[in-house]
Amino acid sequence: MSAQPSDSSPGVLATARYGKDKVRVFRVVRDPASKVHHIVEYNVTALLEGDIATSFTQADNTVVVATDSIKNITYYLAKTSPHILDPTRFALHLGTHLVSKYAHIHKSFITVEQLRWARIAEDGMPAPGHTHAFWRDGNEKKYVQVEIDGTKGKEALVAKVEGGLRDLLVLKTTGSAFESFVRDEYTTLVEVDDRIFSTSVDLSYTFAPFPVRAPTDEKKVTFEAAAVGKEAESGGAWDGEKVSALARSITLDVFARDESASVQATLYKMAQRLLAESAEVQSVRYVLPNKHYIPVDMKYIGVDNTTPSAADVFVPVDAPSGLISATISRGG
Ligand SMILES: O=c1[nH]c(=O)c2[nH]c(=O)[nH]c2[nH]1
Repeated sequence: MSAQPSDSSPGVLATARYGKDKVRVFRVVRDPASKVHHIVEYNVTALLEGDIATSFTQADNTVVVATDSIKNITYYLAKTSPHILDPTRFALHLGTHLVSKYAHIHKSFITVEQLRWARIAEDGMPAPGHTHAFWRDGNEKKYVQVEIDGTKGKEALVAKVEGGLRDLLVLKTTGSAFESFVRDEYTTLVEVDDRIFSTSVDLSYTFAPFPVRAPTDEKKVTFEAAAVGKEAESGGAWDGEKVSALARSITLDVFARDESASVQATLYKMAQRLLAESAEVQSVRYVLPNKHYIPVDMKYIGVDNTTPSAADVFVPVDAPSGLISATISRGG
C-alpha cells in the first residue's frame, strides 16, 4: 500500500480491496444444430487491488472503477466470453480482463460459485435428456476462486486457482465408530462401534500458480482457452471441470466406503485420494461439521433404543455440531 499523507490519523491503510459481490448471472447457450440448450447459474464476486489507496485516504474517486462498472463487465463477459460454460475459464477471463484493461489495477480476485441445474430426463429419453428443461438437483455449490496477479507487468500475469465445493450434505447409517478417545472427569460421551455419520462437506483444493495471457483485443473477449493450465510452467495441463468432478466423486466414494474411525480419519483418506488421483492438485482442505444424530432414550417406557444395534430412532441435532478441518499438502 502506498505511503499516506502525514496528517493526524492514528492509523495507516494496510490493505485495501474492493469490488462487487453476489453478481447473479444466468446464461443460456443455444446450439442451433442440435436444438440443445446449455445453462449455467453463477454467483460472481469480482474484487480489485491496485493503486487505489487515495480513494480511501483522500476521498479521491478518480482511481475508482465503480463497482457498478465491475458488475457491467461481468455481464458483458457473460454475454461474449466463449468460456461462459466453464467456471474456471470464465473466472480467468474476467480476472485477466479487469487487470489488463485498467493500468492502475494490479490484481483481481474472482469467485464464481455455480448453482446446480440438471437436465430433466423422462423415461426413454435419449441422453443427455431434455433439450431445454432442467431441475435443481441439490443445494450443493461448486466454486472456483481465481487470483490474477499483474504486479510483474501486464505481459506477465500469473494466475492462482483454487477449486472447491460446499454444502454437499451426506449421511451414512453404519460404517462409522468413535472409540478410545480421551476419558476424564468431563467425559459423558459413550464409545460406539456403530453410529450415524453425517456431514456437510466443504472442500477446497489448490493448483500451482501458472502464467496466463491477457486478452489482446480492445474489447478483451479473445482470452484463449489454451492459456488455461496447458501453458502452466508448473502444474501442467489440467481441466478445472474434470478435477471438480473427480473431487466430488472421490469425496462421496470415500465417505460411503470407509469404515470410519472418526471424522478426522475419514477426512484424511478423502484428501489423500484426491492428491493420489489428481497430479495437478497441490493441497486439499476439508471442513467437515459432525452433524450429530442422537438415539432417543426410551428407557422410561422400557424400550431399548440406545444400544447401537437397537438404535433406530434419532434426534437430528442442528447445534452444537463438531467441526473438523485439515489441509493436506503434497509432500516432497
Ligand atoms: O469423529 C468424531 N471426532 C471427534 O473429534 C468427536 N468428538 C465427539 O464428541 N464425537 C466425535 N466424533
